[in-house]
Amino acid sequence: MSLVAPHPDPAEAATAPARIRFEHVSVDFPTARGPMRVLDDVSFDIRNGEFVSIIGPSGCGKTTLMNIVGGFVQPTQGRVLLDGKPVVGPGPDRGVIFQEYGVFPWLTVRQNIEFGLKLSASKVPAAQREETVTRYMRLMGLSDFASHFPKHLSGGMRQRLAIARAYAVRPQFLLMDEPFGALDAQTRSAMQDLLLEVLQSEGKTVLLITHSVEEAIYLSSRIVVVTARPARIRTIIDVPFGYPRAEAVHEDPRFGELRAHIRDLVMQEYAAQARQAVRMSD
Ligand SMILES: Nc1ncnc2c1ncn2[C@@H]1O[C@H](COP(=O)(O)OP(=O)(O)OP(=O)(O)O)[C@@H](O)[C@H]1O
Repeated sequence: MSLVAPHPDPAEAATAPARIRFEHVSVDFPTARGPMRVLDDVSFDIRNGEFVSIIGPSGCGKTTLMNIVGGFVQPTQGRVLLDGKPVVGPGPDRGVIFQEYGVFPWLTVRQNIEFGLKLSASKVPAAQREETVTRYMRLMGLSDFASHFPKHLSGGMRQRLAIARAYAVRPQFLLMDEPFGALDAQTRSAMQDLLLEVLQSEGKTVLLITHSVEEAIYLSSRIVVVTARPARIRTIIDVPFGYPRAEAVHEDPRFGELRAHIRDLVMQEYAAQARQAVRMSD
């Protein structure tokens, strides 16, 4: 499997093969009032080396969308294909970072990062394992805490550990659900830049869920704006900046225009969600 860095030119990405394909995906969850539709007829492709962010109102179905790719939730209708094959369950090809602290409390920092590398599918030799663990502890500012257990770390450190664990196994796909949401602004910005660096050196296909319009624009090659629940695709926006990307992109007038446009769309969906809530309470 060749590793491809994010495409510098969005037009080039447009011709790359689909790695993740949503085909008419709908999900209903059972509730006391009957089935609740959370995703409705979602179809789109994420191509090789693309970085796609999903943005939409809280509770609309974004995590569910990611969980289908992760193999944790089965669609009620439609399917998700990974390299042409339907997803049947989780796998080491997909590194998943959840909103809060996906770490094992009974393992130390070092052991947590080492965990995935020891799984037979990764087949990482011991010396290389050691080097990788040391590298990610350093990158995440965790070197002094190698023997600490997660309960002795701050919330932000635990999240950095979760991120280190996911990056260390070098998955082809990164599935990230608000990975930086609980971090302070400075750490969040450092983590965004580190992610861009990792992608530049290793190349991955990324699906990111975020509530931050700025984060989505700064990191992504495309942004999928979804509607209030049930989540449908409202629009898909090509981000007009190539990679490598630097902080200066925030100052580009197109950044501001895009931010205003996407904020407007998301606010419209929050308004639709509020109208739905009023109708349901009538
Ligand atoms: N396994 C489940 N069973 C029943 N209902 C579920 C399940 N998972 C999620 N839901 C419901 O589906 C809806 C969408 O949830 P989801 O977590 O996908 O939304 P979200 O857009 O990621 O939310 P947020 O932005 O707040 O993280 C919510 O009402 C949630 O309570």
